[in-house]
Amino acid sequence: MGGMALTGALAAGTQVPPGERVIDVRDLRMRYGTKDVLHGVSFAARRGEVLALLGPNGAGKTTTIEILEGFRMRSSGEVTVLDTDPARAGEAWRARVGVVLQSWRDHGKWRVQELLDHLGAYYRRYSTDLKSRPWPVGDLLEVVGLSALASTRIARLSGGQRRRLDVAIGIVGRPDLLFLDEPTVGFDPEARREFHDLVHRLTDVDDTTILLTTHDLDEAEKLADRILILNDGRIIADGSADDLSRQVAGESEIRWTRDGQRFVHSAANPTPFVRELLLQHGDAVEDLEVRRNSLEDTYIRLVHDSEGRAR
Ligand SMILES: Nc1ncnc2c1ncn2[C@@H]1O[C@H](COP(=O)(O)OP(=O)(O)OP(=O)(O)O)[C@@H](O)[C@H]1O
Repeated sequence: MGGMALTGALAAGTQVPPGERVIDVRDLRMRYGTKDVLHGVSFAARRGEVLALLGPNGAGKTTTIEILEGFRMRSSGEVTVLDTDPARAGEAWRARVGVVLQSWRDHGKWRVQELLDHLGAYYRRYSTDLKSRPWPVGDLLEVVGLSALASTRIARLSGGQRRRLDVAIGIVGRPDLLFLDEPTVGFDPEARREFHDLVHRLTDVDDTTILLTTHDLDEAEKLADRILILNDGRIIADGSADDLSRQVAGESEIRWTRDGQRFVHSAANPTPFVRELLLQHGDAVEDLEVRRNSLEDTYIRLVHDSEGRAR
């Protein structure tokens, strides 16, 4: 491993100065019965940052998020979210934290705008001079792309439309921190792109800090300022997609065609290879493509390497 590996409590959130930490997790441990599922997780997030938490099934992502949301008691470790321990936080804290839960199926008879008006009213008392709460429902519908469905009954929404409503419910109180657990599952490509735009708008306009989990690495790469990879209850990588890609000794893939034939070659440093290729074959080289490690390649390598070390 190179010097980039930031694992364990020593490197906890080294990039984020203490005063700016919206999330600060140190040596978090969780045990269910006799089974340890988090083995000393440490990380931090700063205001306005989008963090993607990645990891294989069962890695401990949902457990981590539920602890940060205050829905689950940890076994040990220090957790501070918006300057408060979520295990002891009250209503005022909760009003500043947005959670996108999976579909509000129990409210099928409600109309979209009606439900948002109803839920939004709760947040009014938590308005501050800097932030009026809730979001005006008209603006909110606009932002999540549900304006045309404002008076539709929830039971009539498609799967993707419901997910957008879930997101609207999660942000109606204009949270300072938003948790998104696999937010775009079931979205069509257009809805997904609109959702990505929405996330960017939230961080631009409201400086909202966002922690999301996803299995969609393309989504993580598009949205996240920083990526955390959790494997078997441990953080095995923490950095931007570029940082992570540099962390694995990557090979680039060079593809081209010549005389109608496809060629593929891997090289750690593609420049001399491509220079030589063009010197030899000149204009006969067509459709030349050089592809660096994708986040998916990097992710698979990092998870695989960490499992190799654990064994
Ligand atoms: N209430 C519980 N009681 C006992 N074990 C649990 C409980 N909840 C989760 N686990 C176990 O803890 C481990 C981590 O689960 P968790 O749901 O946090 O993983 P995850 O990374 O969110 O997975 P996925 O990607 O599949 O959603 C798993 O081995 C799971 O079986």
